Amino acid sequence: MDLHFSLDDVSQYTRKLTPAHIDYRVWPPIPNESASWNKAHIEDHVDAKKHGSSVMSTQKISSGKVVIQEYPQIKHLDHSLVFYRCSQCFRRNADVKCRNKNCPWDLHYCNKKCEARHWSSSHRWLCRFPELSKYIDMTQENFQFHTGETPMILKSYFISNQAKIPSLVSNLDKHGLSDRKKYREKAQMIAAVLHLIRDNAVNELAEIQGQIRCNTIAIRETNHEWGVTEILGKAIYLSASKINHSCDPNAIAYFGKDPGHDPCLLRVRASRDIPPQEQICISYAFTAAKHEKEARQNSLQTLYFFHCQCGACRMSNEENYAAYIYQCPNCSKGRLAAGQVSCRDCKKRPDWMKIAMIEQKADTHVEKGQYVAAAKLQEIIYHKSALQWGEVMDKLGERFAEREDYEKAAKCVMASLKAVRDTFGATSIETSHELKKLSSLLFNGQNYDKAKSIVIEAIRVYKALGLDEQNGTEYKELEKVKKMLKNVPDIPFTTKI
Ligand SMILES: C[S@@+](CC[C@H](N)C(=O)[O-])C[C@H]1O[C@@H](n2cnc3c(N)ncnc32)[C@H](O)[C@@H]1O
Repeated sequence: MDLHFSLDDVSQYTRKLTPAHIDYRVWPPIPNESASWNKAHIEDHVDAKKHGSSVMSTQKISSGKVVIQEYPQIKHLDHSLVFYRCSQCFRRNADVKCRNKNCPWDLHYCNKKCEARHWSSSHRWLCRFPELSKYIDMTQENFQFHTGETPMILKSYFISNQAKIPSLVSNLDKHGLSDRKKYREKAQMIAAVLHLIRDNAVNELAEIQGQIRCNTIAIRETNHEWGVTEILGKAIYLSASKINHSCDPNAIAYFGKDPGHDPCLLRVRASRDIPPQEQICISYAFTAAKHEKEARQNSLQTLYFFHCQCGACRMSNEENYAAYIYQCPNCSKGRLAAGQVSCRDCKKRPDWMKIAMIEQKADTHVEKGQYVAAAKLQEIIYHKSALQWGEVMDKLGERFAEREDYEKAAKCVMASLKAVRDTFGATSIETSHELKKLSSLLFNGQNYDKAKSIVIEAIRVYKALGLDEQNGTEYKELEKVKKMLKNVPDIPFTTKI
């Protein structure tokens, strides 16, 4: 739907507004106690290479340790959830309504305390503008997701004392012309409805939309029983927003699931050991090992308006170990990156035409779900650490598991575990998934000895990454398997994996 708006549309509302409707002081100053850093701090740079501000470690941070936990300064529950979730804390079972019986926003809360907090922090003011709520659904889905709905813009505008949000980048000059036009149209609409007569109001409201787009984090919740992740809403975390992106990150951001958890509490954990004075980075979208440099850079440019200059992107393919996915067809020892002129081990030239043909055939088999045929071809060209090989092995493992052939399934998942571990590291989310899968296959296949060591390793990785809190249900399953394995008598085991 088009966002087109004309001032005539809102004149009926502006007529009835007077300054008495508008009390800008309703918003409290931005709280700065909502974030707590651990062994890390924000550094402001003018140095372009460091991409503006960044977050640096002050001491060694061990893998799995929390670097920051932060509550959002600005948040907004997704419009589709207003009947089921509390608009203040985003928890379920919200049956208390807004004190204003005619509230145009149809908001619900889990209790009166949440209602009161939401009311005093922003809603008592927004509640007076039914005309703004009607613009929520007028945005295009995509556009709406990135910019946030009108309340998100308004909360940002007023919380920051009617200018841009302090110290957050907007990269506005890099947003496309049509996007900038939409920001202005929306800014004009808001300024007209609210009767904002300050000269700069439209510019500021447009800039804020750029800031929201570059800094908003989607608050997610995973239902482990159903295996689905739901986006609850959007939020801005003023401190965590200072963490830059890397395609080869050393930290991960997540929303905790500890008992009585606050769904909006963001945590960032080290995903590997970080030495002092190293920049802490998360991945906004892509992981180097999984996507080609060009694809990553294009997406980051389109979604977040910057040209990625992280370590992985600055490396050429020749330097990027993860790009060495092929196995030399001449000596079967050397690892090759696509198009590499000669093998470093045997010095011979690989036949890239032939490799490309085999790869294309293998891809066709993968598309058709013919994984055995794909694996036979991939085995000729790929190194056993290549993710492409690992993914096909994983699919084959699934097929064997469906047929309850756990021995073969485990063998395949062992192969995919190797590829994933070599690519993403021994302590990574990806490796944790493979370990979890493998432990149940080994258990089901009664390979108890091997299952024991894999379960212990899985528990280590889960704990190191904080997945014991985040994926509580999965973690409990691992603990349960470990307990059961303790009680298994030493059964002589014959199958070798
Ligand atoms: C969420 S902010 C991160 C903090 C930001 N550096 C600052 O000064 O506030 C995201 C912005 O930082 C910059 N940035 C983050 N990671 C980057 C990277 N890998 N390469 C280049 N610029 C990056 C981009 O301008 C991006 O839009």
